[in-house]
Amino acid sequence: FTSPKISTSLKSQTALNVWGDKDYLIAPSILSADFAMLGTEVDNVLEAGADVVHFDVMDNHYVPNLTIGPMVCKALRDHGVTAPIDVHLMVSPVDASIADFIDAGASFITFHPEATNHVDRSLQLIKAGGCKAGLVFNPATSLDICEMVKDKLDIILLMSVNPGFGGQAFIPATLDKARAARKFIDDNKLDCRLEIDGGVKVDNIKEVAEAGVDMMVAGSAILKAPRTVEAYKETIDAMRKELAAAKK
Ligand SMILES: O=C(CO)[C@H](O)[C@H](O)COP(=O)(O)O
Repeated sequence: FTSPKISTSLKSQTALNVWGDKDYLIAPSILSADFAMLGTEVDNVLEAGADVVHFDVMDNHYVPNLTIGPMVCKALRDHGVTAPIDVHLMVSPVDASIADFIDAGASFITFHPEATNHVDRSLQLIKAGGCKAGLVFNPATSLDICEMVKDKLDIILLMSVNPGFGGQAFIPATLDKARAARKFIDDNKLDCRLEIDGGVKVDNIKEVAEAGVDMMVAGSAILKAPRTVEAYKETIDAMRKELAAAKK
């Protein structure tokens, strides 16, 4: 095994200051963007108040869909995007993609533990590149592995749908899993964000927050017609209002 080379050219240049500043981070998934005008879509949703750009990478192997890779991440940086880019790898194997996305300007990189032979090594690669590192858990995947790598976890991402497509219905059992993950993070006093992805909308985001989640991915709920800053802002503001009302 040869460790993938990590370039330092773009290492950790991106703004990570949102990490500890905000109670909740809203991360629109660009899976629901109009890819024919991706730069504008990302500019608009950030102008509308989004904190993080959620970037779904699918390989048509680990998941049954094929999306975007490091060239598109780099293109967003070259376009002028300075917000954190949260790369969710739905690929197998993962290590080569980790190196590519570090070079492409990723800020956070998460992957599925089933998709790599060496979870600890993959987490180390991400952190060595100056990015926040996390594991992603499918609806049927246990959180047990977190105990073994808790010193390297900046993010636990819970899938509240089976990965592969936007626009699916939220799986309610994820709320119990979120409560368990929140307890694990708090009991171990980890500086770790709890992220959720799939089926998050204005009408369920408060319940998700009350289960302990503090980073919300939402694709189809935000990035939809008429695709204007005003429309995106209306949804994000409505989400923030719900979050403000969530009981801690
Ligand atoms: O990772 C994903 C699918 O694998 C997407 O980020 C997720 O499904 C978001 O889309 P939506 O909010 O429309 O459910």
